[in-house]
Amino acid sequence: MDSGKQLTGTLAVAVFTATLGSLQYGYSLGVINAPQKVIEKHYARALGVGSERTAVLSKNTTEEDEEIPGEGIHRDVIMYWSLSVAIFSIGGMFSSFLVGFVGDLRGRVKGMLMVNVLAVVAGLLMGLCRMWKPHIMVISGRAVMGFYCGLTSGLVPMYIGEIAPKAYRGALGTLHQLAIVIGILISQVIGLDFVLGNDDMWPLLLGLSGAPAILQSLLLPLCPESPRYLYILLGKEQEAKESLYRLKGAYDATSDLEEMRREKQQADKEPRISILSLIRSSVYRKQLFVALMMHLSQQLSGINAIFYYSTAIFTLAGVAQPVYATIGVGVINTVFTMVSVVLVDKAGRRTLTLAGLAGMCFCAIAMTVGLRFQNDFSWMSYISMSAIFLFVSFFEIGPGPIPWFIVAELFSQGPRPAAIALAGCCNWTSNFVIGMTFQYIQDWLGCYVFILFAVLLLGFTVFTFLRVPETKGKSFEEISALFQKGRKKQAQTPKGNAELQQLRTSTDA
Ligand SMILES: OC[C@H]1O[C@](O)(CO)[C@@H](O)[C@@H]1O
Repeated sequence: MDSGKQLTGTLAVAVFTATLGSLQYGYSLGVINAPQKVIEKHYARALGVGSERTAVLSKNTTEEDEEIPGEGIHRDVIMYWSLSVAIFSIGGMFSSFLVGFVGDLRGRVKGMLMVNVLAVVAGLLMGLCRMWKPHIMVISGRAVMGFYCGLTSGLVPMYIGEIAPKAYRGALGTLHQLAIVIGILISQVIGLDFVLGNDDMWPLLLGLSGAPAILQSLLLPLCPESPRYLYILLGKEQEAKESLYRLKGAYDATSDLEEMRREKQQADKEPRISILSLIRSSVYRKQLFVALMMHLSQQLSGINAIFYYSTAIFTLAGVAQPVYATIGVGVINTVFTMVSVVLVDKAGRRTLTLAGLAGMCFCAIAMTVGLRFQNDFSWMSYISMSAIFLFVSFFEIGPGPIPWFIVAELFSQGPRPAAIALAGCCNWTSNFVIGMTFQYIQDWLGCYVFILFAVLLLGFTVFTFLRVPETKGKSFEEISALFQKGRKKQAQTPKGNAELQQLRTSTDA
């Protein structure tokens, strides 16, 4: 009989199917960048205004006041364009709160299946945008797609974290990020103007973001439900056992069942914990702080400043074909996420996060030096470019993939859905804030803008060193015990007892 540590075909199908949702998230993140000019032109046409200064002037001189000076784009076009970009994150910010509810309603697999309706609707709205007002159709489609991605960015790591054998939990968890970065890369390549990023094909380019949902809907019925959901939440031991056998092959499931039994006993004492009670509770404060800080460090590292503005940064650094350099960033991004898949269960989450954050901090300083002196020494632009590539590599080694799956590792079954929802919301909100403010911060700090991220990265490195424990190869019980030290005493105090009691009565997750 096998040890239960082997990777079976069913497990591979289940993980592949789940990560189709992550692929869609990555595609939607990246797809909007390359065809900006083309889409703006169509918005302008639909709005009856010019997208070029000359066009506006020749049409109606009174509209000149409505233009952004020096840019030649009508104010309304800019407004609708910015909304098309930003509404995606706003959708995600809201829906990430619902991850626990959707995951617990009918289970992880049915949850992923249900929300696919959103992705298909979003894809249709964008793909058919020329049939009505394209700006309204695209904005609606992006809002629905953002809402879908907020759910999927929580459901996928939750499902994978619960079905993965302990020995591969990190590698399989990292596949969520790998699918995100592959999605970004695909969108960069097919967004090139000679592929789909042109006047005729751009609605198809946007509409395709819903396509993986169709494939995923066909495959999800083949995926076993999470044994932890079946056993710990629903108390269905036999079904959980069958699910374990499907995922792990013929093996002795005694120790897995025993571990789930103990987790169930624990979960029965503290039924589903709501988001609000999780925030208020001092019982889970340490775990929650670590989870939120890890998501903040992912976004406040400045990674999306690089992604959203890399073409502009490469232009500044004097690169002749900045679009291809940006695709180069996408390739490096993908390669180093693959490196992380291989390393994460050997080197550990803590080590890789520390190495990644410290490396990014160093690169942010190098980028600043490069940008500051590029007019004095032409070779400085090579420093900035190398620093960008290295920055992205360090990100994907640890700070990119690890926060997504470590939240599922840090919490036991009771508070897990609420914790994933909060961490997801923190990620989406900080992503949105960076997207909205980076341009202004750049205007304010000029070539010193990455010093800000260097300082933040240093802070996150110190935090990780002091507070983030290693979770590699540990059972959920053992991980939870890491945070219990010093809490046992507290639970015995009247305040600690009262709080546990209050958590037990809270069921509105
Ligand atoms: O690969 C970079 C991408 O990864 C994410 O952090 C998600 O994990 C995105 O916000 C970012 O665009």
